[in-house]
Amino acid sequence: MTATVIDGKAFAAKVRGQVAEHVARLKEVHGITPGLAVVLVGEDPASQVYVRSKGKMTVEVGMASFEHRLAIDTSEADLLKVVHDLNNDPAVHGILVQLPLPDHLDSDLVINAIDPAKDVDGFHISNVGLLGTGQKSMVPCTPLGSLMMLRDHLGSLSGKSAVVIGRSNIVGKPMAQLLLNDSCTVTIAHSRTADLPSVVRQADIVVAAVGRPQMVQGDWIKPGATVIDVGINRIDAGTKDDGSPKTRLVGDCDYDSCAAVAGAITPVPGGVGPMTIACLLANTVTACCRANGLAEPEGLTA
Ligand SMILES: NC(=O)C1=CN([C@@H]2O[C@H](COP(=O)(O)OP(=O)(O)OC[C@H]3O[C@@H](n4cnc5c(N)ncnc54)[C@H](OP(=O)(O)O)[C@@H]3O)[C@@H](O)[C@H]2O)C=CC1
Ligand SMILES: Nc1nc(=O)c2c([nH]1)NC[C@@H]1CN(c3ccc(C(=O)N[C@@H](CCC(=O)O)C(=O)O)cc3)C=[N+]21
Ligand SMILES: [Mg+2]
Repeated sequence: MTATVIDGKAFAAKVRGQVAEHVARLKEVHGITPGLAVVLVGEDPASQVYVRSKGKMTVEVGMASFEHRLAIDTSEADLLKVVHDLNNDPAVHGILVQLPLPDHLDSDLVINAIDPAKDVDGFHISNVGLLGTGQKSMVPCTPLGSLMMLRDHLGSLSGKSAVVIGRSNIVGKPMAQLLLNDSCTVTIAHSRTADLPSVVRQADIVVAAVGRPQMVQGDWIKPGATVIDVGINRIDAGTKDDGSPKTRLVGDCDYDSCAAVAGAITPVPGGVGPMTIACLLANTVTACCRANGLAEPEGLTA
């Protein structure tokens, strides 16, 4: 069997098209332009890539993009001041503080200082609690994008067995919560899980969010399973013609061996990554509609 490749890049373009339509209507009918602010502290290279393409796509869908690039030694008080100002800025409907933050900053404190209504990452404790109790919330972008692809490919997820590898607050835990809300039977695996391959082998749905390049092997995958590879890992790939080092992006799954067994799989790049950004834009429109008491876009929330 060769897996169907789930084209996250194309899916994300479609989602951004829907977002752009909503933005156009908000402007025309209501005179409102949704705005997204991204705060980046320091110069984490992975974050920079993400912030760049995010800013470009925010403008492409017709929204206002605000970027706050702060020095790596920014104090907690100064960062909190930036967050408070954005909370109080009526042109800003979504706020994202890029993670990881430098070690001297308490990321829980900073994230929980964001107005939950503007927390388009869905990381604020209020949004985590709302999601966990099945109430309307802002849903984390990477899990939301992954869920959209799963529903699109499989239809109903009800009764399926899902294994999420990774238990971070930003990917693994909210992903498991969303799958549970869709009535999957959910297992969360992590670094202490005993015999991970046989746990993964039970799953109709595998979501890999580990941060270990190409860790998940094809012989861990139940034939026909749907594999969502969240991992973004930059690895060495020899040298360029001029002798300088070359790198490439790989996921947490060993793509070739997994694709030989799975029913469907997301590639890296071109899978979950583009969907994450599309969902960030979708969440910003949703936040803007809620802030103005307007009907929310359909199909763009969980
Ligand atoms: N595509 C996208 O848009 C995004 C991609 N990512 C990528 O997703 C991946 C995960 O990110 P994130 O959740 O932030 O990572 P974290 O490092 O926060 O969490 C990784 C998780 O994987 C678990 N883990 C580590 N090693 C193993 C192992 N050998 N076996 C089983 N479990 C293991 C850890 O377990 P334990 O808790 O026990 O330590 C932890 O729960 C990364 O590659 C990241 O770059 C992240 C965000 C967005
Ligand atoms: N507060 C916060 N929210 C986040 O959502 C967040 C964050 N911090 N910190 C960093 C991680 C990482 N992340 C990515 C999103 C998109 C791609 C993406 O679009 N990747 C492209 C490839 C890009 C390339 O070529 O390098 C792809 O997979 O096709 C990657 C990584 C969001 N994150
Ligand atoms: Mg992390």
